[in-house]
Amino acid sequence: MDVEKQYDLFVIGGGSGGLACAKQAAKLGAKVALADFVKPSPLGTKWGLGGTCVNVGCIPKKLMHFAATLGELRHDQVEAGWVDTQVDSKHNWEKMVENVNNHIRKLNFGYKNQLMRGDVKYYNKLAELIDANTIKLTDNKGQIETVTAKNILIAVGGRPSYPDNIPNIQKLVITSDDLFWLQENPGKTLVVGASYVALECGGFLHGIGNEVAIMVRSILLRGFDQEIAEKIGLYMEEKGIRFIRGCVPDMIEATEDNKRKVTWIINGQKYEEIFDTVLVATGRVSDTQKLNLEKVGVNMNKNGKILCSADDKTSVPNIFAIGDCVEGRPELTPTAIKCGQLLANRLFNKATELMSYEFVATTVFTPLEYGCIGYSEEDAIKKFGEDKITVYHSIFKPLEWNYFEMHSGESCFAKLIVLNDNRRVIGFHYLGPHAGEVTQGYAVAMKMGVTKEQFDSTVGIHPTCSEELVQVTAVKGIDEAQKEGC
Ligand SMILES: Cc1cc2nc3c(=O)[nH]c(=O)nc-3n(C[C@H](O)[C@H](O)[C@H](O)COP(=O)(O)OP(=O)(O)OC[C@H]3O[C@@H](n4cnc5c(N)ncnc54)[C@H](O)[C@@H]3O)c2cc1C
Ligand SMILES: NC(=O)c1ccc[n+]([C@@H]2O[C@H](COP(=O)([O-])OP(=O)(O)OC[C@H]3O[C@@H](n4cnc5c(N)ncnc54)[C@H](O)[C@@H]3O)[C@@H](O)[C@H]2O)c1
Repeated sequence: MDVEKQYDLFVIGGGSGGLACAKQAAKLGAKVALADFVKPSPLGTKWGLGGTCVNVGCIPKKLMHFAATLGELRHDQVEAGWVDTQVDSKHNWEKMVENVNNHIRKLNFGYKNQLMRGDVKYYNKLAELIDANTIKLTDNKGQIETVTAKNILIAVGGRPSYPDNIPNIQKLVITSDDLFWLQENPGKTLVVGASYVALECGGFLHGIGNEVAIMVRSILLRGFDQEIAEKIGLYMEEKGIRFIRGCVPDMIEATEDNKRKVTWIINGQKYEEIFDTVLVATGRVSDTQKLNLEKVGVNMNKNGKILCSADDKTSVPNIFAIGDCVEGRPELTPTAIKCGQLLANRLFNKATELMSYEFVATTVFTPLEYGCIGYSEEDAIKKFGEDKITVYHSIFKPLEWNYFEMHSGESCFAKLIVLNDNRRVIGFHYLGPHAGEVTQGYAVAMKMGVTKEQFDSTVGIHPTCSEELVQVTAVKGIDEAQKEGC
């Protein structure tokens, strides 16, 4: 006989995906509980409810990126006639961190309130599965209780991973879990890695006045359009960030004055240099190790990512998984949120809609921001063939940059990739100011199947950067409009 379960849904993980699913399920009348427990980072940083995005991801990153862009505006202000601006004024790290951390604390508190008001039972406890319906909860004093649920959602996200070739690495470096909560400016910093986290963090650290070097093992922004990735690198280099390419740290040691001596080898030649801080941004691993998933029968890949079907079901029918801990899904906050809401609708509102990962827009918040939707040029060629696509582009400068001397050598870039047979725009790329704001609206059009001709027939807003996207010209392939002599 089936014993009554305490909850209709138990959510493990109070980050973007878990919170969204719990709140939506409770709104639909389900009896819901959520456990969120943060293991401190090696530096001891411990944060509140909200997961990666709120505590150590999107939110502090965007605020620090904003702080860095404000620094650049000092020069523009002087050229625009502001008289008391000092172009060489210094940045106060402690003040920024205090304000950012206070904002995060407010968000943590807000999420707790939302759960309470939404009638979701919140456990600030570490969860682990005992069987497919029973969860063991342990608090920070080691007290244990068990609860039961009909359905379980695993939304445990991920934590930074460390290169495995350096002895004692966790004591010698910091990760993005530490950076946003550091009480002191990290000083001269070596960033290891070359994707979102490395380029964004390296970018804002330099923007607020730090000396920064970025160590790149192979290419910048793997998976993104490489023409644009290289333009981002070039722009950052021109601003004064050093790129050390084609290597990884061979050794990291603490010096007597607690700095970091880093050794690396390029083409057989050994280099060494002292940094105040080494930030590793070499990818993330899923937080699934201690959930007892294997014993319960949930299948994972060798990196601990959970294998799910399109309806977010794991290999155990009443256990679901969403967000960063799932194999093959984009690691982005809005995808985790949407996925969680849709899952709640399917479980408790008889809905059938599945998450669509087609044309998900994203932005990399590098000093010059990069927004993109759909295929990179490389992926479009691989999937459709070089003769089946046309690439359009525009090199441009925002009006303000032409007017201000300090931007004289800089330029922005836009690229559209179009399928020749139906003229559908399958790749959208914008490198320029406010990329997130520019890109979001175009994502609606791309989801609706917009064609190049519809872009062309749209009247631009002048003078903006966004208008460049409705007037790009063909550089590779056949421009149908030109062929027809339009
Ligand atoms: C530096 C950085 C910047 C980023 N910037 C952006 C950005 O600008 N835009 C964007 O869209 N995305 C960004 N991301 C990615 C985004 O933060 C993640 O994709 C998103 O937070 C994933 O949500 P999630 O719900 O899957 O997991 P998470 O938000 O990681 O939440 C998981 C939660 O589960 C808890 N947990 C784990 N195990 C247990 C357990 N056993 N018991 C109880 N609780 C547990 C964790 O402590 C955590 O609180 C960034 C990521 C990083 C690292
Ligand atoms: N703006 C945003 O939306 C945003 C920002 C940050 C992160 N994120 C999400 O977080 C995810 C994780 O980002 P990430 O940058 O941490 O990881 P990633 O997995 O995307 O990139 C890891 C980088 O580290 C390098 N690397 C790996 N092992 C290395 C080693 N041993 N030595 C030197 N280099 C090594 C890789 O070549 C790569 O450049 C992303 O996939 C993204 O979805 C999103």
